[in-house]
Amino acid sequence: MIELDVAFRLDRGNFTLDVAFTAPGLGITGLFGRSGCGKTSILRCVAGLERAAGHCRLDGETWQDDAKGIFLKTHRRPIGYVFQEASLFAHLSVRDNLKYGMRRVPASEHQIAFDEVVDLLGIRQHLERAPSGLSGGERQRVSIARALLTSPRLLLMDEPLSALDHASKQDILPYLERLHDTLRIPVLYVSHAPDEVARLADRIVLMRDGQVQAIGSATEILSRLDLPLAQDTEASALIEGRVQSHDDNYDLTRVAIPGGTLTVGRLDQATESRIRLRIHARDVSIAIRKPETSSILNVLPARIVEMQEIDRSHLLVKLCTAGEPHPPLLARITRYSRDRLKLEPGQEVFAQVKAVALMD
Ligand SMILES: Nc1ncnc2c1ncn2[C@@H]1O[C@H](COP(=O)(O)OP(=O)(O)OP(=O)(O)O)[C@@H](O)[C@H]1O
Repeated sequence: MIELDVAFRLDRGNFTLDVAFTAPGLGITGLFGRSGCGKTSILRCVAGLERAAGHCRLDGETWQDDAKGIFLKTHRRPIGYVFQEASLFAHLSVRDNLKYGMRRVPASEHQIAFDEVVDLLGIRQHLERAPSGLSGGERQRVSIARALLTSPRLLLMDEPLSALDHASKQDILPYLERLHDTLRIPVLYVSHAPDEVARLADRIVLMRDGQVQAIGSATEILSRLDLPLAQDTEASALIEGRVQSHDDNYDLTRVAIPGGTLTVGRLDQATESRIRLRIHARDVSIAIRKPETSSILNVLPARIVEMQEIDRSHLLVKLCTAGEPHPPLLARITRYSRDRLKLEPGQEVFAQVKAVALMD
C-alpha cells in the first residue's frame, strides 16, 4: 500500500511548524485549518520548496531524510502541484500548456494518457483556445490536467477552488470527485472551507497553530463534537450507502444504509452502486417516539452518544444509527427541545432527516 509519511519541523520566528503524520496512498487527504496554521507550509515541504527538518517518504521512496542526509530537489520529486490561481502560459494554447507538462517527464514514465485527462476534466472543446479566454473554473481544470499529465505519484492541491466564485466552484467539484474515483493518485488537498473538505476528503488532517490537532477518517473528524468542523454552521455527517431501488412513480430513490433506508430525490446511480451521502446537522431533528404522521420520509432509529452546547440556544447532538458500523449522525437542536424532550446520552430516539445530499 502506497503511503505518504512525513515529519517536518520548521521555525520561522513567531511561527513553528511541527507535524508528523501518514496519509494513505489512495484517496484525498484534506489538510484543514484556519488561515496561517501551516497548511501551505506542509505542501511546500512535501514539494521540497521549503527545507524543514525531518523526513518525507512516499511508498518507501525517500524524498527527504535528515538522518541520512537525503533531500531531493523539487524537480526530482514526482509531484503535481495545483495552486489557488491557475498559472498557465498566456502565449501557449491550452493544448500546448498541457503538452508542456507532459514533456517534463520521459515518455516511458507517462502513466496517464493525454486523451484520458482531457476527457476526465472536460476540456476537449477548449484545447485550441488561449488561457486568457477561459473562465476561472476552466483555467483551473486545465491546471489540474497539466499537473496530472506530468504523471505524478502525489498530487498537491492548495485551495484550488478559493479564487473561484460560487458557481464555478460548484461546476468544478464534480470533476474533482471524478478524479478521486478514477485515478489512483493520492491527493493532499489544502482547504479552509469545511464544505469542500466534507465533500472531497476521505481523511482529514486537522491543523492548529502549526500542529496536527486531530487526524482520522472524514466521517470521524466531521462528527467529533470537540473539533471545529462539527461546530461550523455547515456541520454534517457522512454516511455510506447502497442504491437499493428507484421509484418511477414518485421519482425517488431508496438507499440502504446501516440500520435502515433513506428515501431521497431520484439519483442517477444504478442500483447496487455504492454512494456517499452528506447529512447536515441542521437537517436532522430528534423525536422520542416514531413519528407516524410526519411528511418527513426518513426516520431512523438511533442512540444519543453525546451532546454539546454550541451557543446559548442551540446544541449539537451526536447520534449513532442502529446498524453496524453505526455511522454517526449530527443533529442541531435547541436547548429548549433538549429540556422539553428530556434528552440525554444513551437514550434511544428517532432521527428525522429532512434533506440528504449525494457526495459522489
Ligand atoms: N516565506 C515566509 N516567511 C516567513 N513566514 C512565513 C512565510 N510563509 C508563511 N509564513 C508564515 O507561516 C505561517 C504558516 O503559513 P501557511 O501559509 O503555511 O499557512 P496556511 O495555513 O496555508 O494559511 P492560508 O490558509 O492563509 O494559506 C503563517 O504565520 C505565515 O505568516
